[in-house]
Amino acid sequence: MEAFSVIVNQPRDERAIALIAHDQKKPEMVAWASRHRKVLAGHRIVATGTTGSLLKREVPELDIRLMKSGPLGGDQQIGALIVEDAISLLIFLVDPLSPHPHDVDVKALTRLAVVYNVPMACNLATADRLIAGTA
Ligand SMILES: O=C(CO)COP(=O)(O)O
Repeated sequence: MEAFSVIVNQPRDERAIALIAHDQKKPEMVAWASRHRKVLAGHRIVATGTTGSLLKREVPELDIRLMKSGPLGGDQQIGALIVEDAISLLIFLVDPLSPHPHDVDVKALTRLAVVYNVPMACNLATADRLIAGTA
C-alpha cells in the first residue's frame, strides 16, 4: 500500500504521528489537531480512515496518510507501523463508554504501543502534554 511504503523505512526523526479517535471523540480530535496544527504541520501524520478524512477536511494544512477505517483493520495497520518503528507518537482518543465491534483490535494496538515504548495518549490531557514535548 502506498500509504504504508512512504512511512516505513524513514529515518527516526521522520517517523509519523498516529491520530485516531472513536466516533464520540472525533469532535475533540478535530479541535485538538486544530489547536496544535502548527506543531502537527511539521510532521508526517497517519490516521485511521474516518478520523483522517475528517481531519483532512477540517485541518487541511496537515499531511495525513489514511489507513483503513478502524473497524476494517486500520488499528491493526497502525499497529504494524509501530512494529516497523515508523510511529513516534500515538494519540488515540478512546471512548470507554461505547461498545466497539473491533475492541480486540483496539486492545492489540494499545498493547503494541506499550511493548514498543511508543508515547501514547488516550485522553486530551495526556495528548496536550505529549504534543507540548514534541518539536
Ligand atoms: O475505530 C477506530 C479506532 O478503533 C477509529 O477508526 P475511524 O477513524 O475509521 O473511525
